[in-house]
Amino acid sequence: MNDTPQAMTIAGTDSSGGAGMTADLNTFSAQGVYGANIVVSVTAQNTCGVQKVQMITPDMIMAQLSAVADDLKIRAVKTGMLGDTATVETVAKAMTKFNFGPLILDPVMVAKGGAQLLTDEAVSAVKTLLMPLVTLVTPNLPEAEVLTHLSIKTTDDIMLAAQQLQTLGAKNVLLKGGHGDAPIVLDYILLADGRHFWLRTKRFNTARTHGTGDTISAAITAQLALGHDLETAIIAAKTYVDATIRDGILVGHRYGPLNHLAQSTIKNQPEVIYDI
Ligand SMILES: Nc1ncnc2c1ncn2[C@@H]1O[C@H](COP(=O)(O)OP(=O)(O)OP(=O)(O)O)[C@@H](O)[C@H]1O
Ligand SMILES: Cc1ncc(COP(=O)(O)O)c(N)n1
Repeated sequence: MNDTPQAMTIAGTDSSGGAGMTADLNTFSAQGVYGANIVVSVTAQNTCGVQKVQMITPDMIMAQLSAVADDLKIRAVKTGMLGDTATVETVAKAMTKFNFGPLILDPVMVAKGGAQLLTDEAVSAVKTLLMPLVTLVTPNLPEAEVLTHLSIKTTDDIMLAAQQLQTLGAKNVLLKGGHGDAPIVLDYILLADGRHFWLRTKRFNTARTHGTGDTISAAITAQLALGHDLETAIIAAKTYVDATIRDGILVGHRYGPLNHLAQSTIKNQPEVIYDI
C-alpha cells in the first residue's frame, strides 16, 4: 500500500502556478515522487507580483498534517512560505509529533516581485523553533543575511554564514547563489560532518526564474524520498533546476515560471569545486 515514494510540501499556493506549492508538486512529479500538500496560505499572485494573501488557521493546518500522518508514509518533507509566527509554531509542533522523515527548510521571506512572505516576528520563530529540527536549510543570500545578521559579499562571508546557520541548529546548509548578476552562479554546501563544496554553473540571462528556490528544495526533498544521500540529492536537484531554466517556457509578463517538464538534452551537471 505505502510503497510508492511519498514526499510532502508545507507551503502557500500561487494562483499563477509558478511558485509555492504548485512548483513543489510539479517538481515531485517530475522526479517520480508522489506529493502530499499542506496549504498554509492562499496567495493571489501572478508573474508580476503578489496581490493578496490569506493565511489558513493553525487548527486547519494541524488537521491537514494529522490527516496525512494518519494514512500516508511520507519519507521527506519541505517547507516553503510559512507567513506568520502562528504557522511556524504549528509546523514545529507537528514536526516533533509526527515522523515525516528529513525536514528541508526553504526559509522563503520575500517573493521575486518584492512582497514580504514571512513577518519579521516569524523570523525569530523560524530560528528558535524550526532550525533545530532541520536536516537542510536552503536560504538565498538575502535570507541568509536576515537569519545570521551578517553582510554577505564575499565567498568567505558565505562560508561564515553557513557555519552560523549550523550553530542555529540546521545540520546541513545549502546557500543559494541565484541573486546578483555575475555570469557564474555559485551555490555553497556545508554538510553536517564539516565537508563543504561549491556548485558552479553558468547564469542564464533571463527573468523567467519564478520559483527557482521552491524547485531546488522540492527536488532535493524528492531525491531524499527516493532514498538518495543528501550530497547526491543536492547535485541531482541542481542539475534539474538548471534544466528547468534552460528549457524555458513563455508564460506571463515578468518573472515567468520554470519548465518543470524540462527534457533538456544537455543535462548540465554543475561543476563541483572544493577549494575556491
Ligand atoms: N539566472 C539563473 N541562472 C542559473 N541558475 C540560477 C539562476 N537563478 C537562480 N539559479 C539557481 O536556482 C537555484 C535557486 O536559487 P535562488 O538564489 O534564485 O533562490 P531563491 O531566491 O530562493 O528563489 P525563489 O525565491 O525564486 O524561489 C539555485 O541553485 C541558483 O543557483
Ligand atoms: C506561495 C509562494 N511561495 C513562494 C514564493 C517564492 O517564489 P519567488 O521568489 O520566485 O516569487 C512565492 N512567490 N509564492
